Amino acid sequence: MRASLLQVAVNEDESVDSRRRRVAALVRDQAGTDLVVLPELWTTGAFAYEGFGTEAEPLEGPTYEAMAKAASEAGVWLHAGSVPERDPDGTLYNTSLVFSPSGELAASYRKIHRFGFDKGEAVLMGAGEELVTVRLPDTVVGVATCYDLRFPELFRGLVDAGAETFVVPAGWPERRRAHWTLLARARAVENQAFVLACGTAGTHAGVPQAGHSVVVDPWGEVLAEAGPGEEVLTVDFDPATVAGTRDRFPALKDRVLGLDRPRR
Ligand SMILES: NC(=O)CCC(=O)C(=O)O
Repeated sequence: MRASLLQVAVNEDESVDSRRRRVAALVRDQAGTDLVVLPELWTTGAFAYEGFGTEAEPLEGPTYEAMAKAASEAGVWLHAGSVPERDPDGTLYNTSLVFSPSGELAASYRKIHRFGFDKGEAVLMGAGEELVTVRLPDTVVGVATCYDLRFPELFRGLVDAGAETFVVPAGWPERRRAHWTLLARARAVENQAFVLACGTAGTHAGVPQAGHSVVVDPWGEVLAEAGPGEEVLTVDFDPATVAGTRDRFPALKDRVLGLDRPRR
């Protein structure tokens, strides 16, 4: 299976419309790839909080339209990263969109763990409540977004739902880059799954982005890693490795369930 992670540069000197057109063209260029992945909130920037409200879209808004078309023109599965979604009730969500090669929406995922503690996304957006997996022809994808990477129980939930490959769009800052790579490898090793983690490049809202998108195999080995700038990171991987690893080293079978809750 071939995946291409589009590590888009999100800078303020480019308008959202122009970036959307540029990214659609980049997606179209990936014809022949099985799965294309975009980062978190690449229209606005994950730290450009003012843009969340001004650029928020209904689910089937301009980014949805452009990405559905690009997926079908390229004939690829497309995890289109996330957009600031405005629900009809007015609540904003950080929502990921996954399209099939015919441009149909295969899944959407509202980010569960919002980043910012007492500001930013954590106060401006609502929290998703549902785990989401998507069945591709060769693997079952579990979706998570950026800060979710710090919460292993979410990934265990995705494994229980059948996930073999995690796709994690992000807008991770350079100042915590060491955590990004470490957490991507940890989620791969502990769940014996592939991790495709796609971040942004550039600087927005004064926050330099880490780049360094990474693909990790179920043994924790880094198969490919991007540099700091805009880049298309293409990797070939064999999803059957997941079953092989889980059979040969069956640590997941030794789980003791319920330890995440106090026992009496
Ligand atoms: N957009 C995010 O979720 C940022 C997460 C982050 O910076 C971190 O976990 O560190």
